[in-house]
Amino acid sequence: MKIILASASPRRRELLDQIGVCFAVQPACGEEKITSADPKKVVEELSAQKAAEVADTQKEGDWLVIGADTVVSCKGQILGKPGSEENAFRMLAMLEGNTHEVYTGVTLCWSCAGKKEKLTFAEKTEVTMYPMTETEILAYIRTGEPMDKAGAYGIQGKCAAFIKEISGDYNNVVGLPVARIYQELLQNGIDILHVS
Ligand SMILES: Cc1cn([C@H]2C[C@H](O)[C@@H](COP(=O)(O)OP(=O)(O)OP(=O)(O)O)O2)c(=O)[nH]c1=O
Repeated sequence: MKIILASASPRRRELLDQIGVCFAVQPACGEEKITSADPKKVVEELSAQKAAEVADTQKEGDWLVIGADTVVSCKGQILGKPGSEENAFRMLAMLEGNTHEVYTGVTLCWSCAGKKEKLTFAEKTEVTMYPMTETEILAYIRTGEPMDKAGAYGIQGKCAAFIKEISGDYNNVVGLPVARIYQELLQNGIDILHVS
């Protein structure tokens, strides 16, 4: 079975690599539109769009496409990538000293012996940050780390200095809940660690 990660995210690639999966990368390029106020729904829908776009280009044989999307949810607001340093500041000012949720939606589309299947789910992780001063926020933004990340921070990077507590799957925050993906596929008869 050919496994395809429908993502341009280097973090997602690293995580799938880390657990020993052999896969190809084919990023989806469709526009990401947030159409709901419910973060779980948003990431499920966006992951489904990404996976469907890449699944539609698959031809013969057995294949599995993995699409994912991550957002941060804080005080009723959904935070995606900041898009500007001003927005990054606003996001970090909202997150510092508080607890927020990180949602990653995953859609798995596969074709096995001519039969096509699809599965979508969202994994939630709670993250609590220590308070940050304005100077600390500005210095963190200057590292350039926030710009390509949901909620304007990377738990795996320099922002680790401000992470107080986490409840749930760490890898889910980084962008791909690999354990849940493995378990969900196993339940459907697919072992991505030992595919033939
Ligand atoms: C909260 C958080 C997010 N992120 C990243 C994971 C995702 O790559 C990114 C959220 O953007 P996404 O739109 O989910 O993904 P992407 O555009 O990077 O990649 P693609 O759509 O091609 O799959 O934020 C971190 O790396 N660390 C963190 O702590």
